Amino acid sequence: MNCDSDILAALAFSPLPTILLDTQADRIADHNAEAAMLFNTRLRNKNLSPFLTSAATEMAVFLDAVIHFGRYIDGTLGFARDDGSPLRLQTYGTHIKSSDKILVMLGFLDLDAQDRRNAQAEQEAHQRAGLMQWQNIYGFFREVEMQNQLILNAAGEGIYGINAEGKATFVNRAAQEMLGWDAADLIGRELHSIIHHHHLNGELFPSHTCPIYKSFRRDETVRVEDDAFWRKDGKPILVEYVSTPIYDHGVLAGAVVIFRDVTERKDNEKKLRDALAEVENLRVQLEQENDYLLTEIRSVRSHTGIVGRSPSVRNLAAQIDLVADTNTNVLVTGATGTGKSLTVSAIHEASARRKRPLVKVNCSDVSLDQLEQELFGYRKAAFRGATRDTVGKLTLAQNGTLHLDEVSDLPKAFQAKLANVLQEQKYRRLGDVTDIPVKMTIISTTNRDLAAEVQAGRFRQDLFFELSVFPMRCERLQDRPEDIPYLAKHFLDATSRRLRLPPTRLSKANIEALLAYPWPGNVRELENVIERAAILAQGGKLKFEFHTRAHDDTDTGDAVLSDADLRARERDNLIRCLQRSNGKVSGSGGAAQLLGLAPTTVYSRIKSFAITQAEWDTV
Ligand SMILES: Nc1ncnc2c1ncn2[C@@H]1O[C@H](COP(=O)(O)OP(=O)(O)OP(=O)(O)O)[C@@H](O)[C@H]1O
Repeated sequence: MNCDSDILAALAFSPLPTILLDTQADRIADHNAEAAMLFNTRLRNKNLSPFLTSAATEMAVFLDAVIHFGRYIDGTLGFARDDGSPLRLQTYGTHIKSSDKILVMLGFLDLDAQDRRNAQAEQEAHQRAGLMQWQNIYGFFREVEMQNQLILNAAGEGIYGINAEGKATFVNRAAQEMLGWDAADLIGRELHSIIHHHHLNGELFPSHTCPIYKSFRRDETVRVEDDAFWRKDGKPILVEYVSTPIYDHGVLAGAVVIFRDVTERKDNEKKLRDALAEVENLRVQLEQENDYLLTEIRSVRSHTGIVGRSPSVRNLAAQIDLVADTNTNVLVTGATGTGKSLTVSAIHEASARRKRPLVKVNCSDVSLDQLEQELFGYRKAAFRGATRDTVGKLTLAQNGTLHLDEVSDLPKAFQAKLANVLQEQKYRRLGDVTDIPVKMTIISTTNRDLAAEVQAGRFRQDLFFELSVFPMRCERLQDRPEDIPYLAKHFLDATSRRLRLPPTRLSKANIEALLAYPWPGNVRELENVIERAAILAQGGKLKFEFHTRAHDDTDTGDAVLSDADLRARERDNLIRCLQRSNGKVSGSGGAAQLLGLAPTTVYSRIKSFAITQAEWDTV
């Protein structure tokens, strides 16, 4: 290379620190800026040897090689900076042809700097590779998140997330549809106060009692099957949900709630439960109706028809036909055994209600509690001993007939309740919360003068009016003797048929004997006398046994007895009867059988005549 302007340009533009060395003078003829920076000083016109740490001979050998080969490289020559600090250099020598001087261009590669550059490049490459990897991971997670979003949104269950403060972090599509809220309306807001603020019954639902918050506090998954969330339109939906707390590096991050709208299912469940309860109720009712009807059929065996030709029986039959066409409440009065219960059956059978039950309630000698339970029925656990739901007789008699027997004996407290039921036209089972409408006809019977009972203050007037819309009367048998032969024949035939006895006929003398007797027990007594005589006769002659003497020696003959006299005689008779039965009232040999009366009637008479044990227990 010629030492001219080309050389100087090459020197200036060389990327390496480069010097131009006059070898013979050991003088640096020129250098570029990089060389000054490398040696940390300006080098022009300075000797090279102060910067050389290798032996001068090594440098001489190197320069010879450069001059000889034109170019030479060495990595072993040592140099130092101006301040003496060593440099690790690779030296590139180029011989520059010159006419008068031996010039050599020395370029230096700073090996330390190169190492540093390499290390940095390596680090940068490493960082670049890390960034790429991070971008890949980021992309992967974005992908996963997108897929998760797709899955969350495709799920049929409502899913939402809340952070540890209870604020919504995400709400999937199903949840938005079920709740009527957009996710944008909910994200970042406290969800409990928006969708879970009240219980279904309208009570406030404080967040500290909310199971979702509990799942936070107790670090447990909570499952709730019966709760309500509130929609944007203010309507509740019944939900079941699972709340699972979520943790981020061991720190509570919030919870994920997965819920399902079970409104329809709960609705159907309730309908099913109601239907099953209804079926069960009907089953019990039917069972009880059946039981009741069986006993009724047994007890009304003889109520096949009303026998008799007397004007009062004809009148009774006409009234039965008349009243049977209506649903009017009827009051049948008359002495014991005159056919009041038979009349009730006849009205029921002739009415449109005949396919529904005729339900009898005995109102005498029963407590208020018993009557309430019997008529109204009760729910299980309404009181001690109420072990199952029971329908009352008012329910059994729905659309049928309710027979209140011995109605005058109803306890006063119950009269008030019954009057109320009839006025309100509804009642309630004991322990129940719903009312049942009353739709039935009530036929009451009594052997007392109910109007007189009202006068005496023993019977409520309002109830009397309710029950006696259509009053009827069964006359005493002694006031319609023309019926006696018909009735006697009717009972004789019926008994013979029923007990398969040889046929027996009533003689004229028999009829006369029957007509001569006063029949204090009325038709029931006649029925008993005939039945007993038929059994004893066994197809032979009928012989009657009367319990009260027809013609007593002490009788007053033709004298007319006052009502007080009659009652006194009736009382004496009852005491005698109790003496004979030794105080026994019902069953065989009891006072009721001897008198031809129902045991309940005998009990109520003992009570009304105020007969004490001392009076009959003479032993
Ligand atoms: N006219 C009649 N025809 C046929 N049987 C009758 C007649 N009257 C009453 N009987 C019969 O006499 C008996 C007593 O009648 P029932 O029980 O109806 O009287 P009651 O007035 O209701 O008596 P109590 O007040 O004591 O309850 C029954 O067996 C009934 O069938």
